[in-house]
Amino acid sequence: MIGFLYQQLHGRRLLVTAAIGLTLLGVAGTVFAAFPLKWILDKIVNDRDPGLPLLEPLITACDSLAPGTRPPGAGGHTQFGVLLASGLVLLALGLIEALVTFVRLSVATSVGQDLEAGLRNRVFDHLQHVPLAWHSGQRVGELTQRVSGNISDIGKLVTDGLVDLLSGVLTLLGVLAVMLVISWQFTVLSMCVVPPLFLIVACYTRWTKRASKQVARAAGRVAEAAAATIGAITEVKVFTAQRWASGKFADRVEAQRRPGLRAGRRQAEFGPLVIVLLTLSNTVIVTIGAWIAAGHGHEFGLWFLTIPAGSLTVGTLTVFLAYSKLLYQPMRDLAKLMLLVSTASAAVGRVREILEQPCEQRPGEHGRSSPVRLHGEVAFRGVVFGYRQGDLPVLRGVDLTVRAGSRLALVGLSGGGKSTMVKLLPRLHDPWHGAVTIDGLDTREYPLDVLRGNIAMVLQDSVLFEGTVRDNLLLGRPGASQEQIETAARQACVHDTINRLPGGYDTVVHEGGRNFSSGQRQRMAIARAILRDAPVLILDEPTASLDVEAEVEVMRAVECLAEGRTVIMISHRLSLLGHVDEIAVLQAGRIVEQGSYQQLKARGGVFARMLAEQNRYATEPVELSMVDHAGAGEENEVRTT
Ligand SMILES: Nc1ncnc2c1ncn2[C@@H]1O[C@H](COP(=O)(O)OP(=O)(O)OP(=O)(O)O)[C@@H](O)[C@H]1O
Repeated sequence: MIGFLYQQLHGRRLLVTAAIGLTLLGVAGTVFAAFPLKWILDKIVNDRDPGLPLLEPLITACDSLAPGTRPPGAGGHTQFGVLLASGLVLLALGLIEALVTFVRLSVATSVGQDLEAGLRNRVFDHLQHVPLAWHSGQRVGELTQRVSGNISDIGKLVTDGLVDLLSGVLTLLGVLAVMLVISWQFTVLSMCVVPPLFLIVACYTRWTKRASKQVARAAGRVAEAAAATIGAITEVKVFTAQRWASGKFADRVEAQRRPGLRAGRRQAEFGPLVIVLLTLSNTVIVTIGAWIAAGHGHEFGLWFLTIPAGSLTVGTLTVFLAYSKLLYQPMRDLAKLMLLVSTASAAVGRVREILEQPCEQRPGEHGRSSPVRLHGEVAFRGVVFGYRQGDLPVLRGVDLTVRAGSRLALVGLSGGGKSTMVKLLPRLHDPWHGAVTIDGLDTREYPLDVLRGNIAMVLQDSVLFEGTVRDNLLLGRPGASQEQIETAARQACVHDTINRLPGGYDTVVHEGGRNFSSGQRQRMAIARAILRDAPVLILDEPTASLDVEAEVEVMRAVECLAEGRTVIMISHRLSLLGHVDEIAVLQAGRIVEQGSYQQLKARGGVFARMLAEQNRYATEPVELSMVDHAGAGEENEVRTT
C-alpha cells in the first residue's frame, strides 16, 4: 500500500516533504512544551534556575520587571523572572504548534483531495479503456463503489491518518529521546509496556484488516443492489416487487453490517486494552518516581535497574509524567489509525484490481499508418468466437463479405450470434480464430480510434447521456456547427420534435434519456450517427422496441443514414428487409444462406421457412410488393455455405 500511495503522490512530493518538515517543527514544539513546567516547579520547590544559556537573556530581562527586591538566598534569577520567562516560552511554543498544525492540516487536506481526485479520474479513464470482455463479468454498482467509496477511503487515510501517524511516530521518537536524557531508568520502566502492546497491535491489525476487506466487498454489493433496483424502478413498480427488492437489499446491508460491527468491536476492545497497559505503566512510574523524588533511602532497586536516591526532582518527575502522557497519546490513537489503515488497504486492493487490468489500445497509440476514411468493404473470414474460453464458441467459422456501399441484412434465430458478429467489427471483442477485415485489412491492424471512427452503430435501445440534446448529438461529431446538427436532425426526422421541446436543442436530457420516448431516442441516435458520417453503419434492430408509427419514422431516418454507406442491419422483422441488397442467414454459428430476398425465398431453405413461420402469425402476410423492388432484376446467385 505504501508503494501505491507513493506512486499516487507523484507531483506532490515536494508538498509532502514540506508537510513532513512542518510536522517535525510541530513535534519539536510539543516535545519542548513540558520544559517550562519543570523550570517553574524546580524554581518554586528547589529554588533551582533553568540553567539554559539560551534563556539567560530572556530571564534576565524578565527579572528586571520583577516587583520589589529579589528574595534572599536566591542564587541567580528571581522567581518572577523564571516564571515569566517560562510562561513566555510556553506561549511561544503553543503558538508555533498551533500555526504548524494549521499549515500541516491544510497541506494534508490539499494532498488528500488532490490524490483522491487524481486517482478517481485515472481509475475512471482506465475503466473506459478496459476491454468489454472484462466489463461483462463486472457489476456496475460494484465498480461505482470502487470509484467513489473506496477512493474516498484512501483519501481519508492521507488526510486524517498519515498526519496523525507521522506526527505520532515523530513525537514518540522525540519524547523517547528526551525521556532517555532525563532518566534512562524510568524510560526503561515506561517501555515495559511495548512488547505486550506490540503483540496486541499485531493481532488487532490483522483482525481489523480482515473485517475491513469484508466491509469493502459488502459495500460494493450494497451499491450494486441499489443501482440495479433504482435502475429498474419501473419494472419493480409494475411487478409490485418493492418488498422483494427491499428484502434483497436488506440482506446485503446486513452482510455489510456484520463485518462492520466486528471491525468496530475490535477497535472498541483495542482502545481500552491499550489504556489498561498504559495505566499500569504510569502507576509504576508515579509511585516509584514520587518515592525517589521524596528522597527516601539511598537507592531503589528493581530487577536489573538501580535508581539512585535523589536522582529525580519533583520538577523532573512532573516533566517525565507529562512526557509519558505524550508518549502514550500516539499509542492510544493507534486504534483509530489501525481502522483507517485497514480500510484504506482494502480499498487500495480493490482499486488496484481495476488499474492492473490491461487496456485496449488507446487513441493515438497507432499500430501501422492507415487511411483515416475507409471505403467500407467488410469481410468475416473463418471467424470463430465465444465469450468464455472453454465454452462452446458462439460463432463457429463465419464467412461473409459485404461489398462497400451495399446493404446486408443479418437474420437468424434469437441467440444465434448476430449481435456478437457485429460487435467484432469495432473490435469490442476479438475473434479466437479467423479475421474480420475492412477494405482487405485485418481490423486488428488499424489503430483503434481510426477503426471505430469509421463505424457508426445504432442499437436496439439507444442511450442518451446526461447533458443537453445538442451535447448528445455532438457526440457524433465534436465541433459540428449548429447548422450541421440541424441538418442531421432533419434527416433523422427528429428536428421538429426537438424544436417543440421547451428548451429546443438546449433541453436537458435526464439520466439514460428517460425524458424521451424510445422512438425519439432512436431518431436522435440516428442523427448522431448521421453526424458521424462513417462509411460502415451497423443497425442492430433499431426498431425492435417501437410501435408501427415510430417504426415508420425511424426507418425513414435510417434510409437517409444508409445512403452511400456499407450497412449491416440485424432484423427479426423480415418485412423490413425490402430495401437491402442481400440477406445473410446465421444458424448454428455459421452463415448458411446468402442472397437477395427473392432468391432466398425461392430457394425454400432456412430463410423461406422463417418467413413462412412469421407469416403464419401475422394477420396479413408480408406484402411482397414492399420487397419486390429491392430484389427485382437481381440475378445474384444464392450462396450457401
Ligand atoms: N456478454 C456476453 N457474455 C456471455 N455470453 C454472451 C454475451 N452476450 C451474448 N452472449 C451469448 O452469446 C449468444 C449469442 O448472443 P447474441 O446476442 O449475439 O445473439 P443474437 O442472435 O443477436 O440474439 P437476439 O436476436 O436475441 O438479439 C447467446 O447465447 C448469448 O447468451
